[in-house]
This record gives sequence, structure tokens and C-alpha cells, in this order.
Amino acid sequence: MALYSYLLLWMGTFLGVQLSAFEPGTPHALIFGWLYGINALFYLMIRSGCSERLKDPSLTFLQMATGILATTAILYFSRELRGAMLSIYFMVMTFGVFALDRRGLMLMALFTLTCFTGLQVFELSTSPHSVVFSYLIGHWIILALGLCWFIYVGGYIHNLQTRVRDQRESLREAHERLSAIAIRDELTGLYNRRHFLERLDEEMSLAERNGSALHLAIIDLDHFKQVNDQYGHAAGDEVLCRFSNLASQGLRRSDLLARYGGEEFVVLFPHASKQACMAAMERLRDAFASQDFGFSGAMQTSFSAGLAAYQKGESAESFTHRADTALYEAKAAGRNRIHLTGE
Ligand SMILES: Nc1nc2c(ncn2[C@@H]2O[C@H](COP(=O)(O)OP(=O)(O)OP(=O)(O)O)[C@@H](O)[C@H]2O)c(=O)[nH]1
Repeated sequence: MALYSYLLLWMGTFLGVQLSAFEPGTPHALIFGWLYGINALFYLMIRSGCSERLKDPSLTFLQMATGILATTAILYFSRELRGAMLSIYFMVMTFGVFALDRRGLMLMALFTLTCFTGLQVFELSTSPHSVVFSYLIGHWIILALGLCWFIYVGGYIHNLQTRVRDQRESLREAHERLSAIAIRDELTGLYNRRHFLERLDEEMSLAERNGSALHLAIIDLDHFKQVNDQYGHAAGDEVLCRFSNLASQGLRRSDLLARYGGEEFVVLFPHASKQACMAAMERLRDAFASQDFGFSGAMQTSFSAGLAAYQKGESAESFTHRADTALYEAKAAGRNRIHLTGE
């Protein structure tokens, strides 16, 4: 954008010289040559990442200061076009609107006014006879008022931009939070059934492609209705949460644990042998059975589980059905046990 703007400005200056609106000897090639050289240096600093170490990595201040100095040099050679050429300062200030806050804009405005005042003082001291005093004051006032307007409007645009950015950021965070909540079970914090079924499909595709082992365990807490009936729903919830914590801590991070519904849970074991899965499940069964919930002696906390190994080419329905059948067998065999399905 800077290169394009400078090109337009160069063309304007060149035309101004041809039409005698500028001093005949205006060294426009020299001024713009320098300008392009310095901007090429800025470009290299930004592209190479050198500018990252600076306080202003986009080099906005430096780029604007260069533009303001170059504009002051061009204004020096302008004659009756001086008033119109003041607008170039505002073009340079526009660069800062999206990158600088109100304080930064004030600094750049002050720098602009200082440069222009310096130019006027220089002209007054070197050729006082060619200076029209009313023009001099008029130009200064127009520039000062224009810069004040820029600070006000620029600051407003900057604040607006910051607010939009903040809102976009909070929307992104809210979306992330919602996505995280959508895949979790509210009571236990474990993954919910929907997320589990999605992951099951993914893991089955992986096992299909790589020929790797994949086991599925369906767990059902035993006589859970009695807990609710005798000790209330809150006690039932406490048992569900305690089981979830035990299982989360006892399983490997690569195992996928989810609440399947009610007092039913599932664990997906990717890349684990049948023996390793059985051992993990037995450890969990022992840990759960030894939990003390303060229930009366007759009531034991235990679970039954069915374990199935994924068979190449089978559907998710068939895989879960086989694990479910094994669970049914475990319940029928007296509960508090884990059954492994064959075929
Ligand atoms: N506290 C509580 N209870 C739940 C929740 N979800 C399901 N339940 C209860 O879990 C109980 C499940 O009972 P059943 O399906 O008869 O199973 P069970 O008593 O565990 O018997 P078996 O599975 O045959 O050993 C029901 O009483 C449900 O109300 C929950 O989120 N919190």
C-alpha cells in the first residue's frame, strides 16, 4: 500500500514540476529514490522477522515518520500548491489509524506539526521576503485543526476496531467452551454417548486400516437402583461420580472412557491386547469394590462388564452388540465380573 501511495505521490509531484507548480529543480527522483530504498529496508526487516524484536513490529511509527519527513521535503519545493499538498500529511496519518491508538496518533500528529513548523521557520529565516505571512499562519492553522480532527476520528475508529476484535475473541472463546460442553456428560464430566459414538467410528476406521487391536468394554453398575431407592438420588449421583473418577485415573490417556447413559459406561481400548484390557478392567473392578460409601454391610458397590475385540469389517452396531451380550452374560453369571466375548 505504501509503495502504491508513494508512486501516486511521485506522479503528482512530477506533474507539478512539469506544470511549474513546484520549484523547477525539485529533486523528486532523489526524494522518492530514498523513500523507496528506506521502505524496501522496512519490508526486509518485517519479512525476515527482525522487526519482531522491536516494540513496534509492524514498524508503523518508522514508516509514518519517513512519510512525514518526505512530505515535508516535497512541501519545501511546492509553491502555490502548498495548501493542497498539506493533504498528503493526512494520507500518511491514515496509515496509523488502524495500527495506532489515540496516544500514538497524537505523537505522530505532534511530529507532523513539528516538521511543518520547522519548515516554516526555516523558510522565514532563509527567505523572509518570499513568505506571505497570512498564508503561513493559515496553512499552520489548517494543518493543526486537521490533525486534531484526525486524532479524534482515528482514536474513535481504533476503539471501534479494538471492541470488534474483543467481541470476536469472546465469541471464539464462547464457541470453544460450548463445543467442550457439548461432548461432555453434565454429571460426571466424562465424554457423552454422542462423542463416544463419533470416536468409535474413527477408531474402528483406524483399526481397519492399520490392522491394529481395538477392544470395547461396556460397564454397568450392579444393583444401582437399590442405592437410589435406599439412600436417595444424590447418593446415586455420588457413586456415579466416584466411579468416573476412579476409571479416569486408572485408565491410560489413550483409552476412551465415556458415560453411555444412566449407570452404564464404555471404555474403548485402542492398540491394547486382550490381556492388557482384561487386567485394566479387573484393576478397576477391585478399586470400585473397595470404595467405602458408608452403605450398610449388605450393600456392595460393584460392576459387571462385557469386553469385545473388534473384528475386521464389522459394523459399530455389531461391535457394541457383542460387548453388550458379554455384559448380559456377566450379569446373568452373578454380577461383579467381566466377560470377554468370543465371536
Ligand atoms: N442417581 C442417579 N441414578 C440414575 C441416573 N441415571 C440412571 N439412574 C438410575 O439407575 C438405575 C438403574 O437401574 P436398573 O436398570 O434397574 O439397574 P440396576 O439396579 O443397576 O440393576 P442391574 O443392572 O441389573 O444390576 C435406575 O434406578 C435409574 O433411575 C443418574 O444420573 N443418577
